[in-house]
Amino acid sequence: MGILISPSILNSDFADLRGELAKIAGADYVHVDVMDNHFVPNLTLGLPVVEAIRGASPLPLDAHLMIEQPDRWAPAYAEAGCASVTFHAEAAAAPVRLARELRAAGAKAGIALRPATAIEPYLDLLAEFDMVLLMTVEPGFGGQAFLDAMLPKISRTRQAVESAGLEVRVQVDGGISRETIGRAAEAGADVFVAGSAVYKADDADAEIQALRGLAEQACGS
Ligand SMILES: O=C(CO)[C@H](O)[C@H](O)COP(=O)(O)O
Ligand SMILES: [Co+2]
Repeated sequence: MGILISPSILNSDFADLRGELAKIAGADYVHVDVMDNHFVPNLTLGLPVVEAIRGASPLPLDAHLMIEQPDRWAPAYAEAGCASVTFHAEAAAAPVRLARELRAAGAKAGIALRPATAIEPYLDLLAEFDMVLLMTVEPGFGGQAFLDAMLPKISRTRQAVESAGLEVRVQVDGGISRETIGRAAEAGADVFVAGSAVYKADDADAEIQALRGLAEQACGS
């Protein structure tokens, strides 16, 4: 299905979001980290800012909801025009019902797992989702080190998707850089969130293309 790069604006300059969004014009998505200070110990932004970002960038939005009660809040992100809405399995009361609601609202539905959450209970439900987001750091902050211990989970998820004949994306989020993206791609990830790697680079767009090239090289596409 091809490699997708989804830069996270978490560590960008929030005082100049329009300028920060313009730097990543060559990306496939804008990854927007919504944190509520309950599901994770950090507070970022919510619907009004997501709506503003949608108006300020032509790129599709990839919303990563690190919030309690996603069953109650996630559909509004689909209605606000996010192309993809991902909620955490640990927080959702009824993940299948919520995924169906997101799809009915016209968004792709993603399910995210913290590093310590196993993928196995969700393997029979893969057809209900467009994407599985495997966290490769503890959610809450940018700039953390990639957890190599997540590589087998990425492989098991990819194998399950393939053996079921599904077209479910496997997204990795946290610590993705030139140093780590190849390992994640080899393991089977095909959507890569990169925050600090992109926004710390002198040329964000060149960094996106470098990451894309390394991922393509690693998975032979
Ligand atoms: O979901 C996240 C944190 O919870 C962010 O998307 C992620 O950490 C991106 O930042 P970086 O590439 O710097 O790790
Ligand atoms: Co994220």
